[in-house]
Amino acid sequence: MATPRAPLRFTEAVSATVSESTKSGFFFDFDGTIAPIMRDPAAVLPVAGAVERLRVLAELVGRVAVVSARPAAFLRDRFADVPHVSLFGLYGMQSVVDGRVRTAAEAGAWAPVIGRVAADAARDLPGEVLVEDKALLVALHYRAVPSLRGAVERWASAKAAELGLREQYGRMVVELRPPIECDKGTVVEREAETLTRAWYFGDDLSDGRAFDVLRGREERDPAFLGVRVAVANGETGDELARRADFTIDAPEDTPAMLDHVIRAFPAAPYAG
Ligand SMILES: O=P(O)(O)OC[C@H]1O[C@H](O[C@H]2O[C@H](CO)[C@@H](O)[C@H](O)[C@H]2O)[C@H](O)[C@@H](O)[C@@H]1O
Repeated sequence: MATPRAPLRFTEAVSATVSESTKSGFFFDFDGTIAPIMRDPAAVLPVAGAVERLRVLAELVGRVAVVSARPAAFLRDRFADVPHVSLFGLYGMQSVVDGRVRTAAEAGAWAPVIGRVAADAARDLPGEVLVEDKALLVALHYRAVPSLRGAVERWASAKAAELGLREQYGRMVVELRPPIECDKGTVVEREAETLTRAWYFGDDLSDGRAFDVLRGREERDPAFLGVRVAVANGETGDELARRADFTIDAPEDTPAMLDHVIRAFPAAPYAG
């Protein structure tokens, strides 16, 4: 049985990271973590200072990555200025390699099914539900009318059963995605394999998988330190926050927290 760890102190987490900088990594969810929550998903940009902090961190540690349910091309547009930040989109089904989007072959095979789901959703669901067709995944947003949640979830469950898709619940959204073994946890597990410290910042239910992976790695490897940071919000409930080492109140607070980390590095390029 794993021995419960004493609560991690922030200064402890930072100094452990500084002491093994090249084997440390920082992983970030996008929406709700380093970007604000807005009605229109297409209009969202990173919060002020986030891109700059990621750029600086990438000069100080072994790995910095964004791990998101957004398409990789969407991420590439927003992080074009930070080529040393790795980008993983659609829960890891896509990544950006040398500026080009790479899609897992098994995911690509589901594109026609997903296209059909997007068309069916636009036809069947009330017009207030925003159908976000992401080519390999469909997001059904009920933010405009939260009372439509039940109708959207029932429709998505029936469609998932009919077509063999997976459901992913999120902040006022249900997503239908291919049934392949790929999520934020699998991305972090693979990308943190050679690291001894890994931080994960997230706000939503799908980020729990990454938290789990860091916890599992710590239990198998006592030399490994996982640091879980939750961006608290009433929509996700407190489940993620309860499993986090540290909690912040809003995506706008992420850059300030990163400044505390960055300033601890003797080689930090700016005083914050
Ligand atoms: O993995 P993430 O980067 O956190 O992406 C999760 C979903 O984020 C977006 O939806 C959420 O943010 C929207 C914009 O603020 C908001 O309108 C929506 O209610 C949220 O659920 C994105 O649109 C989805 O495709 C992502 O799956």
